[in-house]
Amino acid sequence: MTETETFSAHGLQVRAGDFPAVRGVSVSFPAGRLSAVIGPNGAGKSTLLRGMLGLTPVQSGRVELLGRPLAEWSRAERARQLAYLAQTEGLPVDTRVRDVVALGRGAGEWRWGLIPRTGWTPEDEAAVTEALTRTDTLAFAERPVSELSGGEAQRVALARALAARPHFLVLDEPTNHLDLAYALDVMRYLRAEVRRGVGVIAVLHDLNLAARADHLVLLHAGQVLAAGTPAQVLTPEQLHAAYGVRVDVVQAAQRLVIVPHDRDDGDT
Ligand SMILES: Nc1ncnc2c1ncn2[C@@H]1O[C@H](COP(=O)(O)OP(=O)(O)OP(=O)(O)O)[C@@H](O)[C@H]1O
Repeated sequence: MTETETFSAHGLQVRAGDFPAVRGVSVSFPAGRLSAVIGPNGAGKSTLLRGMLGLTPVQSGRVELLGRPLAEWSRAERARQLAYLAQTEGLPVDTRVRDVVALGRGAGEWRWGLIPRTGWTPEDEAAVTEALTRTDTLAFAERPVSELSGGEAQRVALARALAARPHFLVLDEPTNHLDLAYALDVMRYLRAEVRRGVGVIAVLHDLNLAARADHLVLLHAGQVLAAGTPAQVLTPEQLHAAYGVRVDVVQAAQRLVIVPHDRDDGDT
């Protein structure tokens, strides 16, 4: 990894509708690291990621991918570098799991349109099988997506993103609606990608999952309130400033654990 292997924003301002949701944010997400974006509802997390990915127009500031302005990358190049799993990712129903995952090869990120291609290659096939294997979805590759549980479907959505073999993987609440075991599975899959050099950037609401990341960005009211290691960011003072909730931060099983106080104890 070199210094420039980052996906970064500098002084980014992004509107969500008329609302200035992201107000001068500078962040840098390295390749080969698991980064988590945290912050209360409405803090601007999704808008920041969408602005960085070019899915929402930015008012000012710049986004750089591997040290080069994102605007200079062609659509096809971007799609090879960046994969995105949106907050409410619908999967095509009545479609085989394997075909859904293959969409990730067809487009890299299909919101940017299909990469021009001349045909399905053995490399495409291998990437799809690899993504199915890494997300433990190979066993139901031939089943229609509509038959899957919510947790299984989320793994398929992740597999589709992985099939693109992106350099940076951006996920908006990938553990939403997942039970403890499935959520930990997703974190395990993401960690495995990080070990292969992928920069993983995930919006997470569960602070105890976020504590497993290498790098945290805490957003509040469209601005960065803190950024750094979990120990630097997950402090009672900063979490109170962001969420308006008093917490204890304790160490257990070699990780930080966030224990919130009741909100009716006069502290909030
Ligand atoms: N289309 C829109 N029009 C107006 N305001 C919007 C629009 N989309 C989002 N917003 C507002 O922008 C702010 C930031 O929204 P965003 O979805 O980025 O926050 P978030 O941190 O991802 O929230 P959550 O954790 O609830 O998903 C919120 O106050 C939201 O109400």
